[in-house]
Amino acid sequence: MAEVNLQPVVRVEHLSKSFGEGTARVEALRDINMEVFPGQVVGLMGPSGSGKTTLLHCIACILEPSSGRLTLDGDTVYDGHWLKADLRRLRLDKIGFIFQYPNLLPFLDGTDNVAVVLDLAGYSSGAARKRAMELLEYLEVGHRKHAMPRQLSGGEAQRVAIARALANRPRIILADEPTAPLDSARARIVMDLLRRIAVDQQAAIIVVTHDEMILDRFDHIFRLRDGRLETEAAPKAAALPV
Ligand SMILES: Nc1ncnc2c1ncn2[C@@H]1O[C@H](COP(=O)(O)OP(=O)(O)OP(=O)(O)O)[C@@H](O)[C@H]1O
Repeated sequence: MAEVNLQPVVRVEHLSKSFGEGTARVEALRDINMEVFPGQVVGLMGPSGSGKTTLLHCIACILEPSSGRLTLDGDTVYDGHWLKADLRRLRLDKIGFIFQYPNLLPFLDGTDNVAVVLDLAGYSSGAARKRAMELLEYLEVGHRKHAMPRQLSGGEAQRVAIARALANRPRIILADEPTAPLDSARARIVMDLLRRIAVDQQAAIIVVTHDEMILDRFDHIFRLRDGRLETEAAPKAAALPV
Protein backbone atom coordinates (compact mmCIF):
# COMPACT_ATOMS: atom_id res chain seq x y z
CA MET A 1 0.00 0.00 0.00
CA ALA A 2 1.29 3.48 -0.83
CA GLU A 3 2.51 5.41 2.17
CA VAL A 4 0.82 8.76 2.77
CA ASN A 5 3.39 11.46 3.41
CA LEU A 6 1.74 13.71 5.96
CA GLN A 7 4.80 15.71 6.95
CA PRO A 8 4.29 19.36 6.02
CA VAL A 9 7.04 21.11 4.11
CA VAL A 10 6.18 24.35 5.91
CA ARG A 11 4.98 24.29 9.51
CA VAL A 12 4.33 27.55 11.34
CA GLU A 13 3.42 27.27 15.05
CA HIS A 14 2.23 30.10 17.28
CA LEU A 15 4.26 32.57 15.26
CA SER A 16 4.08 36.23 16.21
CA LYS A 17 5.90 39.29 14.96
CA SER A 18 5.80 42.83 16.27
CA PHE A 19 7.56 45.94 15.09
CA GLY A 20 8.58 48.88 17.27
CA GLU A 21 8.10 49.56 20.97
CA GLY A 22 5.64 51.30 23.31
CA THR A 23 2.94 53.36 21.59
CA ALA A 24 4.62 52.77 18.21
CA ARG A 25 4.36 48.98 18.60
CA VAL A 26 2.60 47.14 15.74
CA GLU A 27 1.48 43.53 16.19
CA ALA A 28 1.95 42.47 12.57
CA LEU A 29 1.40 38.72 13.17
CA ARG A 30 -0.42 37.15 16.11
CA ASP A 31 -0.24 33.45 16.95
CA ILE A 32 -0.16 32.15 13.38
CA ASN A 33 -0.50 28.39 12.83
CA MET A 34 -0.33 26.95 9.34
CA GLU A 35 0.91 23.90 7.49
CA VAL A 36 1.60 23.42 3.80
CA PHE A 37 2.12 19.93 2.43
CA PRO A 38 4.18 18.60 -0.48
CA GLY A 39 2.44 19.22 -3.81
CA GLN A 40 0.20 21.96 -2.46
CA VAL A 41 -0.29 25.46 -3.84
CA VAL A 42 -1.89 27.70 -1.21
CA GLY A 43 -3.02 31.31 -1.32
CA LEU A 44 -2.30 33.92 1.35
CA MET A 45 -4.85 36.72 1.18
CA GLY A 46 -6.02 39.65 3.27
CA PRO A 47 -6.44 43.40 3.20
CA SER A 48 -3.53 45.80 2.95
CA GLY A 49 -1.56 45.83 6.21
CA SER A 50 -2.95 42.48 7.40
CA GLY A 51 0.53 40.90 7.60
CA LYS A 52 0.90 38.90 4.37
CA THR A 53 4.36 40.18 3.43
CA THR A 54 5.55 39.93 7.02
CA LEU A 55 4.47 36.27 7.19
CA LEU A 56 6.05 35.47 3.81
CA HIS A 57 9.30 37.11 4.89
CA CYS A 58 9.35 35.23 8.22
CA ILE A 59 8.85 31.92 6.36
CA ALA A 60 11.60 32.99 3.93
CA CYS A 61 13.93 33.58 6.93
CA ILE A 62 14.39 37.16 5.74
CA LEU A 63 12.67 38.59 8.83
CA GLU A 64 13.12 37.30 12.39
CA PRO A 65 9.83 36.44 14.14
CA SER A 66 9.25 37.68 17.70
CA SER A 67 8.14 34.27 18.99
CA GLY A 68 6.85 30.87 17.89
CA ARG A 69 8.34 28.08 15.84
CA LEU A 70 9.10 27.60 12.15
CA THR A 71 9.93 24.22 10.62
CA LEU A 72 10.99 23.98 6.97
CA ASP A 73 11.26 20.63 5.23
CA GLY A 74 11.33 18.81 8.57
CA ASP A 75 14.07 21.05 9.98
CA THR A 76 13.17 23.45 12.82
CA VAL A 77 14.92 26.69 11.88
CA TYR A 78 13.37 29.07 14.43
CA ASP A 79 12.21 28.31 17.96
CA GLY A 80 12.15 31.59 19.87
CA HIS A 81 15.44 32.37 18.10
CA TRP A 82 17.17 31.27 14.91
CA LEU A 83 18.60 27.77 15.18
CA LYS A 84 20.72 28.17 12.03
CA ALA A 85 23.86 30.28 11.86
CA ASP A 86 23.87 30.68 8.08
CA LEU A 87 20.42 31.89 6.99
CA ARG A 88 21.66 32.85 3.54
CA ARG A 89 22.73 29.24 2.92
CA LEU A 90 19.41 28.00 4.29
CA ARG A 91 17.52 30.26 1.87
CA LEU A 92 19.67 29.15 -1.06
CA ASP A 93 19.12 25.47 -0.21
CA LYS A 94 15.43 25.41 0.67
CA ILE A 95 13.61 28.44 -0.70
CA GLY A 96 12.79 29.89 -4.09
CA PHE A 97 11.29 33.39 -4.20
CA ILE A 98 9.13 34.81 -7.00
CA PHE A 99 8.43 38.53 -6.90
CA GLN A 100 5.66 40.63 -8.38
CA TYR A 101 8.03 41.96 -11.03
CA PRO A 102 10.61 39.61 -12.53
CA ASN A 103 13.61 41.72 -11.41
CA LEU A 104 15.83 40.14 -14.04
CA LEU A 105 19.38 41.42 -14.32
CA PRO A 106 19.17 43.63 -17.45
CA PHE A 107 22.73 42.88 -18.65
CA LEU A 108 22.34 39.05 -18.60
CA ASP A 109 20.37 36.93 -21.08
CA GLY A 110 17.60 34.54 -19.98
CA THR A 111 19.96 31.63 -19.43
CA ASP A 112 22.45 33.59 -17.35
CA ASN A 113 19.68 35.15 -15.26
CA VAL A 114 18.87 31.61 -14.09
CA ALA A 115 22.46 30.32 -14.01
CA VAL A 116 23.59 33.12 -11.70
CA VAL A 117 21.73 31.51 -8.77
CA LEU A 118 23.46 28.20 -9.45
CA ASP A 119 26.86 29.91 -9.61
CA LEU A 120 26.16 31.24 -6.11
CA ALA A 121 25.18 27.75 -4.98
CA GLY A 122 28.56 26.41 -6.12
CA TYR A 123 27.74 24.80 -9.50
CA SER A 124 30.41 24.90 -12.19
CA SER A 125 29.65 27.39 -14.95
CA GLY A 126 28.89 24.65 -17.52
CA ALA A 127 26.59 22.72 -15.17
CA ALA A 128 24.80 25.94 -14.17
CA ARG A 129 24.08 26.91 -17.78
CA LYS A 130 22.96 23.38 -18.67
CA ARG A 131 20.47 23.29 -15.80
CA ALA A 132 19.33 26.85 -16.59
CA MET A 133 18.53 25.85 -20.18
CA GLU A 134 16.66 22.72 -19.01
CA LEU A 135 14.56 24.88 -16.69
CA LEU A 136 13.74 27.38 -19.43
CA GLU A 137 12.60 24.46 -21.62
CA TYR A 138 10.49 23.11 -18.74
CA LEU A 139 8.81 26.51 -18.39
CA GLU A 140 8.28 26.68 -22.16
CA VAL A 141 10.56 29.66 -22.73
CA GLY A 142 13.51 27.64 -24.04
CA HIS A 143 13.24 29.46 -27.37
CA ARG A 144 13.98 32.74 -25.50
CA LYS A 145 17.10 31.49 -23.72
CA HIS A 146 19.40 34.00 -25.42
CA ALA A 147 16.99 36.95 -25.27
CA MET A 148 17.86 39.91 -23.07
CA PRO A 149 15.22 40.92 -20.46
CA ARG A 150 14.19 44.03 -22.45
CA GLN A 151 13.27 41.75 -25.39
CA LEU A 152 10.93 39.54 -23.32
CA SER A 153 7.18 39.97 -22.90
CA GLY A 154 5.85 40.30 -19.32
CA GLY A 155 4.73 36.65 -19.27
CA GLU A 156 8.05 35.40 -20.69
CA ALA A 157 10.05 37.45 -18.19
CA GLN A 158 7.96 36.08 -15.32
CA ARG A 159 8.63 32.53 -16.53
CA VAL A 160 12.38 33.22 -16.59
CA ALA A 161 12.02 34.54 -13.03
CA ILE A 162 10.16 31.36 -12.03
CA ALA A 163 12.94 29.28 -13.61
CA ARG A 164 15.43 31.24 -11.50
CA ALA A 165 13.39 30.53 -8.34
CA LEU A 166 13.42 26.80 -9.20
CA ALA A 167 17.09 26.62 -10.09
CA ASN A 168 18.23 25.04 -6.86
CA ARG A 169 15.28 22.59 -6.61
CA PRO A 170 13.80 24.27 -3.50
CA ARG A 171 11.13 22.40 -1.53
CA ILE A 172 9.52 25.74 -0.68
CA ILE A 173 8.50 28.36 -3.20
CA LEU A 174 7.20 31.72 -1.99
CA ALA A 175 5.56 34.07 -4.45
CA ASP A 176 4.57 37.67 -3.72
CA GLU A 177 1.79 38.77 -6.13
CA PRO A 178 3.32 36.83 -9.05
CA THR A 179 0.35 37.41 -11.35
CA ALA A 180 -0.31 41.09 -10.55
CA PRO A 181 1.28 42.52 -13.72
CA LEU A 182 -0.28 39.87 -16.01
CA ASP A 183 -3.65 39.68 -17.77
CA SER A 184 -6.00 36.92 -16.63
CA ALA A 185 -5.01 34.43 -19.36
CA ARG A 186 -1.31 34.79 -18.57
CA ALA A 187 -2.02 34.74 -14.84
CA ARG A 188 -3.72 31.36 -15.28
CA ILE A 189 -0.76 30.04 -17.28
CA VAL A 190 1.60 31.06 -14.46
CA MET A 191 -0.69 29.41 -11.86
CA ASP A 192 -0.83 26.21 -13.94
CA LEU A 193 2.97 26.22 -14.09
CA LEU A 194 3.18 26.61 -10.32
CA ARG A 195 0.78 23.68 -9.93
CA ARG A 196 2.94 21.50 -12.19
CA ILE A 197 6.08 22.48 -10.27
CA ALA A 198 4.43 21.67 -6.91
CA VAL A 199 3.44 18.22 -8.11
CA ASP A 200 6.67 17.41 -10.01
CA GLN A 201 9.02 18.60 -7.26
CA GLN A 202 6.75 17.79 -4.31
CA ALA A 203 7.24 21.39 -3.31
CA ALA A 204 5.04 23.59 -1.12
CA ILE A 205 4.06 26.83 -2.83
CA ILE A 206 2.68 29.86 -0.99
CA VAL A 207 1.29 32.66 -3.12
CA VAL A 208 0.41 36.09 -1.71
CA THR A 209 -2.32 37.50 -3.92
CA HIS A 210 -5.21 39.93 -4.23
CA ASP A 211 -6.17 38.37 -7.55
CA GLU A 212 -9.75 37.03 -7.31
CA MET A 213 -9.40 35.51 -10.82
CA ILE A 214 -7.00 32.80 -9.60
CA LEU A 215 -8.77 31.74 -6.39
CA ASP A 216 -9.89 28.45 -7.94
CA ARG A 217 -6.25 27.52 -8.53
CA PHE A 218 -5.47 27.06 -4.82
CA ASP A 219 -5.73 23.93 -2.67
CA HIS A 220 -6.39 26.13 0.32
CA ILE A 221 -6.60 29.84 1.07
CA PHE A 222 -5.22 31.31 4.28
CA ARG A 223 -6.86 34.65 5.05
CA LEU A 224 -5.16 37.18 7.30
CA ARG A 225 -6.87 40.05 9.07
CA ASP A 226 -5.09 42.33 11.55
CA GLY A 227 -2.25 39.84 11.84
CA ARG A 228 -4.49 36.84 12.61
CA LEU A 229 -5.48 33.93 10.42
CA GLU A 230 -9.22 33.87 9.87
CA THR A 231 -9.57 30.30 8.64
CA GLU A 232 -7.44 27.30 9.24
CA ALA A 233 -9.45 24.63 7.47
CA ALA A 234 -7.67 21.36 6.86
CA PRO A 235 -6.03 21.07 3.45
CA LYS A 236 -7.89 19.15 0.79
CA ALA A 237 -7.16 15.45 1.23
CA ALA A 238 -7.13 15.01 -2.55
CA ALA A 239 -4.15 17.33 -2.80
CA LEU A 240 -1.98 15.12 -0.61
CA PRO A 241 0.39 12.77 -2.42
CA VAL A 242 -0.06 9.03 -1.95
N1 LIG B 1 9.54 47.31 9.05
C1 LIG B 1 8.38 47.64 9.62
N2 LIG B 1 8.35 48.48 10.66
C2 LIG B 1 7.18 48.81 11.28
N3 LIG B 1 5.98 48.32 10.90
C3 LIG B 1 5.95 47.47 9.87
C4 LIG B 1 7.14 47.09 9.16
N4 LIG B 1 6.78 46.22 8.18
C5 LIG B 1 5.45 46.07 8.26
N5 LIG B 1 4.96 46.83 9.27
C6 LIG B 1 3.53 46.89 9.69
O1 LIG B 1 3.08 45.57 9.89
C7 LIG B 1 1.74 45.43 9.43
C8 LIG B 1 1.69 44.32 8.38
O2 LIG B 1 2.39 44.76 7.21
P1 LIG B 1 2.56 43.86 5.90
O3 LIG B 1 3.45 44.60 4.97
O4 LIG B 1 2.97 42.50 6.30
O5 LIG B 1 1.07 43.83 5.33
P2 LIG B 1 0.51 43.27 3.92
O6 LIG B 1 -0.70 42.47 4.26
O7 LIG B 1 1.62 42.61 3.18
O8 LIG B 1 0.09 44.61 3.18
P3 LIG B 1 0.03 44.99 1.59
O9 LIG B 1 -1.07 44.15 0.98
O10 LIG B 1 -0.31 46.46 1.61
O11 LIG B 1 1.40 44.71 1.02
C9 LIG B 1 1.32 46.78 8.91
O12 LIG B 1 0.62 47.47 9.96
C10 LIG B 1 2.63 47.47 8.61
O13 LIG B 1 2.51 48.86 8.72
